[in-house]
Amino acid sequence: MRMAEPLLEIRNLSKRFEGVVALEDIGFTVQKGHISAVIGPNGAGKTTLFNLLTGMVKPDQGEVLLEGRRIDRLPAHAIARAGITRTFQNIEIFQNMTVVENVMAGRHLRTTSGWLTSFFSLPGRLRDNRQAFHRAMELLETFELTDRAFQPAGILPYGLQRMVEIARALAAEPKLLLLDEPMAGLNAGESRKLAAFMQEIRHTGVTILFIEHDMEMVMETADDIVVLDQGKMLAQGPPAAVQRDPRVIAAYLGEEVI
Ligand SMILES: Nc1ncnc2c1ncn2[C@@H]1O[C@H](COP(=O)(O)OP(=O)(O)OP(=O)(O)O)[C@@H](O)[C@H]1O
Repeated sequence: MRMAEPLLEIRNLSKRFEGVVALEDIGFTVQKGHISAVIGPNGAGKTTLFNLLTGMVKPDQGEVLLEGRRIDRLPAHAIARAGITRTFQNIEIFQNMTVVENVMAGRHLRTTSGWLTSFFSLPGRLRDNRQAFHRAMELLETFELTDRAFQPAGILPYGLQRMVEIARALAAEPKLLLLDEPMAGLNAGESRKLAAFMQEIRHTGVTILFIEHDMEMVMETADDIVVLDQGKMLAQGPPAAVQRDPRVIAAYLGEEVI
């Protein structure tokens, strides 16, 4: 039988900020088609990990491979093109643009026309725009936002703005979607809905890695959990195993989950 293929491989990844060790010798893999969670106490290095994976910050040491290809030295836009997009802890959308324009903005990574083509060939640009619009509307349908498409994104309630941000990250057609605390600020109903959307996204072939503090959601949603503590890897495994791991209990979960 063929072994499950890793989409992402992280090897010996380290990062310091002026003497502060943010990550030290991190190594784990993310399997294709999985929903994997990164958990850990404040300051564990979770956001730094996402910044390294997306090229916003460069590692001091280590390697990141996407489908076997090194991406850790690529600039952020090239990593996005290679197939990793993200959302942020604090929602970052264009408040004054409409919902559909926000999602289309995520698509522009994928459009075939470079600036030269755009300049000389209006038909190419129009075709790209039509495709981007069509795809954006499809994504809005997935997130039940069709009736909000032409409203300014800034007037949407917080929970819906989060969905717009995720739709925008998906518009670039990533292989790996990184969500930084997607449930933060959502009520219980919205969190459940997002968990269901995450399952739908996974079924379209997009692998998900998400940072989350809401342990109930992590236990329900993740196939696999990576635990960080003070920049170090504590454990990786399926939720039930991680929950029982004495190092994890001692360092982090404590009586919250057990
Ligand atoms: N740009 C930076 N400059 C200096 N120190 C930084 C920088 N970014 C992160 N750090 C430090 O690196 C460590 C890890 O921070 P990081 O934000 O990655 O943790 P986290 O697990 O995401 O925390 P939280 O759950 O609070 O978001 C912390 O000690 C933090 O202060």
